[in-house]
Formats: sequence, C-alpha cells, structure tokens
Amino acid sequence: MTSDVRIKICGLTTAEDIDATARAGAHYVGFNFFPKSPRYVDLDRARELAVTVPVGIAKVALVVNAENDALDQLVDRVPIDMLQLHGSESPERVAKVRDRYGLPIMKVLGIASEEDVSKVDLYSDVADQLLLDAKAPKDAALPGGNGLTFDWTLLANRKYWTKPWMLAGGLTPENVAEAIARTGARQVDVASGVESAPGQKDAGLIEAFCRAALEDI
Ligand SMILES: O=C(O)c1ccccc1NCC(=O)[C@H](O)[C@H](O)COP(=O)(O)O
Repeated sequence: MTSDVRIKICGLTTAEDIDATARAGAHYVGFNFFPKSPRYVDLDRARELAVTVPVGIAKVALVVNAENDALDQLVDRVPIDMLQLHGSESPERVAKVRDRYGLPIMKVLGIASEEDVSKVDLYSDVADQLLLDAKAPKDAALPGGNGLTFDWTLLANRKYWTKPWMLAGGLTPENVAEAIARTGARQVDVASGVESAPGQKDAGLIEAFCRAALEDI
C-alpha cells in the first residue's frame, strides 16, 4: 500500500535528476533560479530540462524576491506550471505576481516560532499553496536548501488551513516518514537531503526518499 503523500524534489540540474525523480514517483520538480545556489540553473538549462519532464509532474520555478523583468523572461522561456516565491515577498506582491502570470503560486514561509506559523493566514487568500520551511539562520548564505529541520511541534495546534501546504526543511530518507506522521503533512519537499554533495542529486537517495514518504506507516 502506498500513501497519497505528494513529493517535491527541489533543485534539479541534470537530465539524470529528472529521470531519477520521475522513476521514483515524485509529483513536483523544482528548478532553482537563485544565482548563489549550488542548485542554480540558468534559463536555457531550465528550458532544456523542463521540456523533458513527463506529463503529470508539475514543474516549479523557485525564485527569491524576483523583479518583474526577471520573471517575464523566466515565464517566457521556460514552460513552468507553478512559481515558488522563496523570499520576503509580501502578500500584496504575491497577489500581483499571481495576477500578472496567471500561474499558481507557492509562497514559502520560514518557520522558527508560533508567530511564523500564524503568517499562513496572511497569505491564504493570495497564494495557491504554502511551503513551510525551516527559517534560514541570520548568517546563512542561502534562504533555503540548508538541510535544517524546524520544531515540528509548532504545527501541532494549527487551525484548519484553507490552502494546501507542504513541509520542508532538513527532510531525508531517514526522517521523512516520521515528519509526515508527526505533522500530518500531505506534501513534502526536499533539496539537500537527497544529495551526495551540495547541488549533486543522488538517484539512490531520491528513490529512498520517495519510498519512505509514500510508505503507509
Ligand atoms: O536549495 C537552495 O539552494 C535554495 C536557495 C535559495 C532559496 C531556496 C532554496 N531551496 C529551497 C527549497 O525548496 C528546499 O527544498 C527547501 O528549502 C528545503 O531544503 P532542504 O532543507 O535542503 O531540504
């Protein structure tokens, strides 16, 4: 028996990554357009990869506080299905991006406290999905993809949320089943937890992650 948990593998950079992710049964692939990331792909590379993604797997573009010019080029050149806003975009900015491109928006919230969790309400009317990730440390070079978990008990007393949400932050093949069981997440996202080195995806780890996430426990 497999569960109905949906899986996003983020920061794919090669054709082999796409192949491994599709074979493992993931539901979303993420392309990272943050230039400082070890997972960064430029528009040409992203386009080459995106056109090979099997139908039925959603192609997500991860951007950080991107301006319209950059988003215009991205959306024009790369056939994506969803935008992941991973910066400090306000609810107003999220609404504007959604209106301008007509694409579903996944807004990321960095979580380290109850107050951070309460921000879900601020974005529920303007985002199509929310991604709850560990808040990056103040001195971190990257706003995400740091392999850090957050305190999952912060999600225990949440009220009913109206939009689908995804759990991220430090997930691995070893802890993803526990994370799902403890938080009730129906969607999970991983970047560094399925890599052999920063930015290098490992097909065996992708397979193990998906198997563990889809296992009914
Ligand atoms: O992965 C990156 O390099 C990155 C850079 C800038 C912003 C976000 C980034 N990753 C975001 C993701 O979607 C990750 O999957 C998420 O933060 C969880 O990362 P990890 O803890 O490494 O699984």
